[in-house]
Amino acid sequence: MDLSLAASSSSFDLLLSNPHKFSLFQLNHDLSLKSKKLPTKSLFWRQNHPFRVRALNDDGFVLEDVPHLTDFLPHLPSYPNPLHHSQAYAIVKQTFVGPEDAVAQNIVVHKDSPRGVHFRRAGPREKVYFMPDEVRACIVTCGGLCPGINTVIREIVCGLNYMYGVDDVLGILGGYRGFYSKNTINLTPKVVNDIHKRGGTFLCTSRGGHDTNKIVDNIQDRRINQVYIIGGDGTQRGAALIYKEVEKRGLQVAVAGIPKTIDNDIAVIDKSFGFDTAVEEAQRAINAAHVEVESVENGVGIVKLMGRYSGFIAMFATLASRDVDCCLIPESPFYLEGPGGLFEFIEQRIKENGHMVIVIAEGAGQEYVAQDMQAADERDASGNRLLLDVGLWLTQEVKDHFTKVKKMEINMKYIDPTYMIRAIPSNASDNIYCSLLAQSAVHGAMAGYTGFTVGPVNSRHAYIPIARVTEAQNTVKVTDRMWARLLASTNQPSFLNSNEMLPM
Ligand SMILES: Nc1ncnc2c1ncn2[C@@H]1O[C@H](COP(=O)(O)OP(=O)(O)OP(=O)(O)O)[C@@H](O)[C@H]1O
Ligand SMILES: O=P(O)(O)OC[C@H]1O[C@](O)(CO)[C@@H](O)[C@@H]1O
Ligand SMILES: [Mg+2]
Repeated sequence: MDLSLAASSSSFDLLLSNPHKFSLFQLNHDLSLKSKKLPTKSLFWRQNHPFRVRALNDDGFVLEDVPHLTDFLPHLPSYPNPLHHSQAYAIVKQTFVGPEDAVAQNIVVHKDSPRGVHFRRAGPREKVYFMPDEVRACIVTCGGLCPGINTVIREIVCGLNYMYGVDDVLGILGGYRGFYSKNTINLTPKVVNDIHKRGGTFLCTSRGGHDTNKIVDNIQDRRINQVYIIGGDGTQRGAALIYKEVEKRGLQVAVAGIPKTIDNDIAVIDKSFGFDTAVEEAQRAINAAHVEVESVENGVGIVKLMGRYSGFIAMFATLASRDVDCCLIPESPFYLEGPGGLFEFIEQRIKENGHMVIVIAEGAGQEYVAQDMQAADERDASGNRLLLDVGLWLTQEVKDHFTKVKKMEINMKYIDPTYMIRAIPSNASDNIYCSLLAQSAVHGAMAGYTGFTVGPVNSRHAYIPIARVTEAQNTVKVTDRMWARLLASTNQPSFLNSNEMLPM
């Protein structure tokens, strides 16, 4: 709960707020409190909060807003949006997004509940805060690969050029460190024309190497005034620091984050780009495992898929395939031995069907592998924990159990398609999604918004404060219906007898 005070001659106004509700009271000199109606369209900034929250009226409507360049450069001139004269938008009924348009975070509501949290709707605005020929934009890609990065790069370059007449776009090579250690390349619609057909990132990427001061020095030295940053949760944290430093230095630089993660672990947004493509590609590995194990006696297939802390790829690939008997994810602890354990389930499925397929997310069961291997806690250059190979570990455990304990021959097939599901070009629907993300980012930066991440919230693209997408990771909620749907489809154990787990 936050508290703000506004003094008047005879009383204080007291504003109490939590994420969902603002209440206004009059605090009189005799310390009595009187509830007051919030003036419609009043504006309150929440104190001590990483992003700006404002209440527009008293029905519980909350806008979690993104910064604007005029917050720290109040005299910045604005210009009519060139889209006023765009042929493409000529017959569009409402070309520009209104200043009061917002996207609701929750669309399933109770009749009498407060209207809740909203984000600014993405899209073109009546006014822009950059003259097209003054814009020098740059694009950088950081973190792991993901299908669709090249489409986003292409569409930022083309969107800036075709919609706003901007022709000065620089590619920063090799992630954040590229700002201060590498030369840039010029990106034109011609240069990026075909890149969406390739996997990977045309600009290359890296982990580690984020040095805020060096990066902003470089932005300043190169006279860059729009920065498009494509990357996951770590990258977005870095983007927030860049925006803060830009604000501190009072630079007219818009910082726009485009969320990228194969793991779908970014909060607030519906889904990250490339995720559908990855799930589709994972089907090929699962199919192969299934074909292999149903062609032999006592076949057990294990497919390891990506997912560091979030098991979305494994969960959706399992749900899509219907050939998977058991899906193991980091969010749902499992155990091997005893009643309700994995070994018992494998035995039962082999007896019933002669074969079975397990999909395991790479982040599942890490504690067991660490215990067996006595491995050190190793980290990558960005500080992410390096995972141990749970697929190989499980393969060995299952083999040992059936041959040594059960004296039963099994035919084990282990498939590890890890990088294959993310090093491919995006599919058709991800390509469309990437184009929308890129165009929304371009509209936002041209309109002077900064320190924002763009993404779909309940299918509508919105500008979300960066802190909002980095404060927590998106994980599979095993208490939600989706996980129950998976359990109902595989009929696997829920492993809820966690007191039977392997010794920790
Ligand atoms: N807390 C942070 N502050 C500043 N920069 C960060 C922070 N965390 C990560 N970064 C920088 O962001 C970049 C990418 O981070 P990271 O390797 O964690 O990947 P990511 O963006 O989370 O993507 P993914 O995990 O999906 O591959 C790196 O250059 C790293 O230095
Ligand atoms: O490219 P690297 O550093 O091997 O990263 C692999 C990790 O990146 C991710 O794909 C996230 O981007 C994780 O699923 C995986 O653990
Ligand atoms: Mg990450």
